[in-house]
Amino acid sequence: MPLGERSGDKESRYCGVETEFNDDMPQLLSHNLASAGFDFVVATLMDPAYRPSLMQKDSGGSGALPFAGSDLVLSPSQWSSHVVGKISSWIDLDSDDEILRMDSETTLKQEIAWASHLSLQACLLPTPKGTSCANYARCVNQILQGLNNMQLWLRIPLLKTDDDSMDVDSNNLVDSWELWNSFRMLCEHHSQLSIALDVLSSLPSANSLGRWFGESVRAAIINTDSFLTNARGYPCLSKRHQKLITGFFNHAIQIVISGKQVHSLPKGTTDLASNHNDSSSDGVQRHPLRPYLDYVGYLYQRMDPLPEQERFELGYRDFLQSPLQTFEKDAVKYIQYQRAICKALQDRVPDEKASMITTVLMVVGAGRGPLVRASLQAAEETGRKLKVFAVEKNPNAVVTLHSLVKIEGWENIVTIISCDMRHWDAPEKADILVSELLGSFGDNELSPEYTSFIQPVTASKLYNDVKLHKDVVHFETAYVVKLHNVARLAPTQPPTMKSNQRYKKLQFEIPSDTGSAMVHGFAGYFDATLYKDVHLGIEPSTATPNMFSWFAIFFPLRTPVFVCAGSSLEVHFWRCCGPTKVWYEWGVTSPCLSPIHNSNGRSLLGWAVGFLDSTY
Ligand SMILES: C[S@@+](CC[C@H](N)C(=O)[O-])C[C@H]1O[C@@H](n2cnc3c(N)ncnc32)[C@H](O)[C@@H]1O
Repeated sequence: MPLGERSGDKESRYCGVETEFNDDMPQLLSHNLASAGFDFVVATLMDPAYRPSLMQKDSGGSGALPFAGSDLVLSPSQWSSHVVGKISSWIDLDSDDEILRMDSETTLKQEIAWASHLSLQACLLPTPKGTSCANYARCVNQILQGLNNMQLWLRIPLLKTDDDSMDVDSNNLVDSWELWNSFRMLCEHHSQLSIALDVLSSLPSANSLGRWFGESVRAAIINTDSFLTNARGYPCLSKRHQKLITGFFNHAIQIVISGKQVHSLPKGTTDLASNHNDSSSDGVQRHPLRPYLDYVGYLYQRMDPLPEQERFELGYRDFLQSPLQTFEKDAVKYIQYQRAICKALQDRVPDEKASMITTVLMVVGAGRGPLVRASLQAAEETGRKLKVFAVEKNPNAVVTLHSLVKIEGWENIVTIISCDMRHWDAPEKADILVSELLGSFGDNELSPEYTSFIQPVTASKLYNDVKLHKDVVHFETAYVVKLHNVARLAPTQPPTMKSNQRYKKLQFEIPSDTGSAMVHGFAGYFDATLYKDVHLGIEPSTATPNMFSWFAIFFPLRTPVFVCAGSSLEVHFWRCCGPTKVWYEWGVTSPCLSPIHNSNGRSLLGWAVGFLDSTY
């Protein structure tokens, strides 16, 4: 039973339970799913006592491996929807003991092959032991090459001590993200290798936790030891843990409860979030972990429903799109324009002369007319007289403009000019110029009034989606993305300059309490001053609320760059111009050198900035 659907949210949340070895799979499922309410079990697939090296000695048996039950005991859909395979936790592929190492490799491969045969959706790989994981990663990487679409969740404790002086060789992990990072780099960022985070009773700093939201975390395992006890004797979590779990829900990360019941609940009382009693009506003993599941369900249910705009944008999250769309339904955008035009009209014409002076206003790039409408509404609101030129180069939009002017009866005020503004010989000068030629990074059409911003991000999903294309062109293309599964690693910085040709070198400091991080690319935003204090923008710290016309832009890196805690990242952005096109080039120069991306605009896929004579 899923924890529940959030109103309007398409994704439902699932909660699993990590179980002990049990060779009666049907009983395991009925105990944990049907009677306790978990959605899936994380179950050991093979008898933990099994060691291949011992088997060979007493061979002569049936040859069948000691798997937990035959594949026939559950239906294929039960296996695939309700069981995550837990790979034997004793395996240690980097042990000095050769027999253990060999046994580990054989067992890992046998268990994964069995899990694939069962069509499981995921297997949980044990945490690498010690600090070296090269042989484990080599073996997993081999497996990944031939895997069906099963995910491998590498179990990583959520651990980062702030004491940098700690001795790394003493087997005390300083930052478990580094362990994950080594493993996934050895496996070449394989998209089927993801993370199951072991949430412990103490949590690292908020900045450091933030990093994980840019990685491919599929599950969070919470041990019952990490729960506190509330005044009524029920399990609950600290405020910081609650916030973290809410963050996991928001990123579709599944929760797994693990461990033993450590809270002895008061007898005869009802549960915190549900009304069932300690034992069900037929006298069957209730599941010892049920109060923990109820608490997680309660955290989920009490989340605020997503705002309407977020719901609308759900389907766009973390999908690479090509730019160029105009959302005429974005009321906020046009309200900002109208406010700016009102202010400009009032500044130009004092109240006492309002009926005598006519202001000439030009909408350059009028599209289907919403800015013409906003201009006329501003004139009405302020009581100013207006003469409007609506300039538009797209002949199809011009047809709409003509109908609009006729329907609205604007013939005496609005003149439609069907041409490219760059070639238009205007009959008079404009007092107010209105344009909306903005893209996510500010300058689809080289509009002058914006500021662009960039910041380095961890974005493993986006990186893997770009990589799928297996070519350089896609790594040298900028994408419009509703960023969600990303970690923003440093505050944004503006690369502003005056001419069409631009160049800026930027230095980003990665805060030391964040820990080291992987940079998969750069998020780009814009902010535009429409008039005086009226602005429009998507830069996260100043973004215009409730505006949905623009998502961020994402500039990928061909090879992700590792940046150490407390060190800096140096990046260069160029906007280059040729006779017929304008494009971006970008490259990292510290802590390592990346190639310069998109040299000569060779990878211009429709836009990046674009062709000077583009029409849409
Ligand atoms: C982002 S759309 C905005 C449309 C409209 N103002 C709105 O808010 O819905 C930009 C418009 O500018 C037009 N445009 C772009 N470059 C132009 C140019 N050089 N001359 C005239 N129109 C241009 C495009 O055809 C498009 O209709």
